[in-house]
Amino acid sequence: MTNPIRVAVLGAQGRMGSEAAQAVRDAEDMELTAALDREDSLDTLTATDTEVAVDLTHPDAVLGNLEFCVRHGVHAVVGTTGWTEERFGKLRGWLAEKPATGVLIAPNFGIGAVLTMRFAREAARFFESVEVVELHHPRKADAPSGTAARTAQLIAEARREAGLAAQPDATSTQLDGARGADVDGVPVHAVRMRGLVAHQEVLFGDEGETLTIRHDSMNRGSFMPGVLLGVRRIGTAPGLTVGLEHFLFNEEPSRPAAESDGAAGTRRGG
Ligand SMILES: NC(=O)C1=CN([C@@H]2O[C@H](COP(=O)(O)OP(=O)(O)OC[C@H]3O[C@@H](n4cnc5c(N)ncnc54)[C@H](O)[C@@H]3O)[C@@H](O)[C@H]2O)C=CC1
Ligand SMILES: O=C(O)C1=N[C@H](C(=O)O)C[C@H](O)C1
Repeated sequence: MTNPIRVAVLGAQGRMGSEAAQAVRDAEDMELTAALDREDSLDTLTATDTEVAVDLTHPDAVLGNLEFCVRHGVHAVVGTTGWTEERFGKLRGWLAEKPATGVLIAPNFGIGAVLTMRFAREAARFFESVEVVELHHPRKADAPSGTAARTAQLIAEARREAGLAAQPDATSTQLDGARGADVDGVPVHAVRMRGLVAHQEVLFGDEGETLTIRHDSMNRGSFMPGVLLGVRRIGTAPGLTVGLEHFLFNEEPSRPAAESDGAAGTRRGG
């Protein structure tokens, strides 16, 4: 039998982190080396020979955690949200210096959510109008959700590739926020409500018809198969991978030129 993957969870006292730590404990091919939270030292990662760190912390904490992980050659599987181009730039810079290290940023670990993004990208070129509505529990720190932002970006890319014009919208007066956040030309609306976990609808419309793609995570167990898939695959995926779909569908992620020339390590396929 091969040695178990040595995995630490960051944010282990949180809603997601506590589930992830249990999922790692329960996985026969993994060993939980550390369950760290806010007050704990990241030096534990190196002291315990951790191979993969799972980050489920907070947008304010994730970048510092990743800087430590990458500099120490610890692969990372990241569910924490709040990613911007500037943040990706920093991460790519650290990875360029540690080309054997892999980082997966997964806006959503739910298989159904990954499929929602895939289906939405596929549908995007056929509809003049599209809006995204995400619905979450009221303790969520960021809005819109990372999943909704990523979904909107994928839709916008597909619209651009298809040469679609801007969406029709005659709004000329509005209360602030009434038309949602503009993510790359796609309106994204965020609902926060007790009783919810994580939900998203992508609404498409054209002459005489609409299409709604909806995904619901009823509990955080829904994210665990995706977390474990990320942990199993990241050790052989150097560089930056954005989106679990690359592991789920065995796809090579597209990379900016600076990465595809090997500066941050190019990836094997599946
Ligand atoms: N990609 C995905 O599928 C999912 C991603 N998320 C994201 O994961 C993140 C965490 O979500 P929840 O578990 O709901 O939040 P939470 O607030 O329940 O848990 C976060 C935990 O991180 C800890 N923490 C904060 N700073 C830390 C640091 N520097 N080092 C170690 N631990 C630290 C907090 O003390 C807390 O225990 C959020 O960004 C959320 O959007 C949540 C669900 C699914
Ligand atoms: O905070 C959450 O709960 C979730 N966060 C992720 C996001 O922002 O997309 C994933 C999922 O929606 C749950």
